[in-house]
Amino acid sequence: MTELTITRPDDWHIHLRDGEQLKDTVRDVSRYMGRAIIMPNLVPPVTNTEEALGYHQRIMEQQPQGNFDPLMVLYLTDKTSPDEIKKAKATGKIYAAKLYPAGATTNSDSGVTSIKNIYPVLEAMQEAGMLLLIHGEVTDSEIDIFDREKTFIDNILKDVVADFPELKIVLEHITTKDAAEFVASAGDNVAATITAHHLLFNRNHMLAGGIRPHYYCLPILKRNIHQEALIKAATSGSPKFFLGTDSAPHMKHAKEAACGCAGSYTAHAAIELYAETFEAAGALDKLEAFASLNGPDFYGLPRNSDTITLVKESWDVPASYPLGDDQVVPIRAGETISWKVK
Ligand SMILES: NC(=O)N[C@@H](CC(=O)O)C(=O)O
Ligand SMILES: [Zn+2]
Ligand SMILES: [Zn+2]
Repeated sequence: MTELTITRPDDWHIHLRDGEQLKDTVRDVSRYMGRAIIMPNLVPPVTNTEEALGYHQRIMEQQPQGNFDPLMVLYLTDKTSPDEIKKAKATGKIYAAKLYPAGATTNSDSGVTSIKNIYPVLEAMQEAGMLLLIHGEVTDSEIDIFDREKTFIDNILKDVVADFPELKIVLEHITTKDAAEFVASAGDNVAATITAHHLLFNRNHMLAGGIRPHYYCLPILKRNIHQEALIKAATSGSPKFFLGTDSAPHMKHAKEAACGCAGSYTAHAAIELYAETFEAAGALDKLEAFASLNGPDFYGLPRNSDTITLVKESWDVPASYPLGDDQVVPIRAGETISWKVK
C-alpha cells in the first residue's frame, strides 16, 4: 500500500508545555491532529479549573486558524476537592483528571502520595462522568524501575478498578505485556493509550551499543516481549487501545546530561511513526481504529468528520527542531521516516 486515507486522528496524551515553547508544540500537534488531551504537568501544575481554562486560552492563542481542539485535564493532588471536579466538569472544556503518583515522572512532585487520599475525588469523578487518566507506576525505591508498572497494576490499580466500577479509566502510555493483558481483560470502562516509541523500540534500542538519552522516557522502555505484546494490542482491533503519543519535549541539554530528563519527542511525526509500526505488523487496516475511532468512542465524543492521507514517501528528520529559545531532538533525528502526511 502506498497511500492510506483515514479519519482525522486525535492524540489522547500529549505535553505541550507552556510559555515560549507553546508556539512550537502547538504547531506540531495541530498539523493534523483534530484534538489532543493536554497533560497538566506544568511548573506549577494545572491543579484547578481557573488554571486549566487559562492554559486552554494560551494554547488557543497559538493557532490562527483555530482548527485544533485542546481537551484539558486537571492534575490531582492530595488536596483536590470533589467540588473542584464538579466545577471543572461544568466548564465543558475539562475532560479528565490525571493521577501522577508523587515522584513517578517529570513534574510529578505535587502528585498523589496515597491513593486513599483521593477516594472522595474518584467518587465525584465517577458520578460526574469525568475520566481518570493514570501514570501507572509505583515510586518505591526498592521496586526495580522495570517492574514499577506491573507493581502499580497489582498493588493499586486492581483495587481502584474494583472500588469504582463505573469510573472510566485510561492507563496511560502502557509499556508491558502485563498492562496490555490487564486492560484487555478489564471491563469496558478501562482502556489504555500506547505511544509510537513503545511500539517501535525496546530497551536494547536505548542501551545496547551506547546509551541513547532521547529514548529515555517513563515508563521506561522494556524488553522486546513487552514491545511485541504492545504491538499485538495496538493492532488487535480492540476498542480498548488508542493513540496517545506522550510526546514530551525537553531541551536538548536537559536530555544530553549526566542526569537526563525523562521524555521523548514524537509530535513532529506522530501518525507517520505509528504507520511504520502498523505496516511492519501487516496491520495498516487497523491504524484508523487505533488512531481515530477508539479514542473518541471511549471518551464519548464524536469522531472527526474529515480525513487525512498518508503516503509512502521517505523523508529526512532534522537533527533538532526549535523549542522556544532552545532545541528539541526528536525521535529519529538525522534518520528517515517512511510515511508522510499529504
Ligand atoms: N513520559 C515521560 O517520560 N515524560 C513526561 C511525563 C509523563 O508522561 O510521564 C514529561 O512530561 O516529560
Ligand atoms: Zn506519564
Ligand atoms: Zn506523558
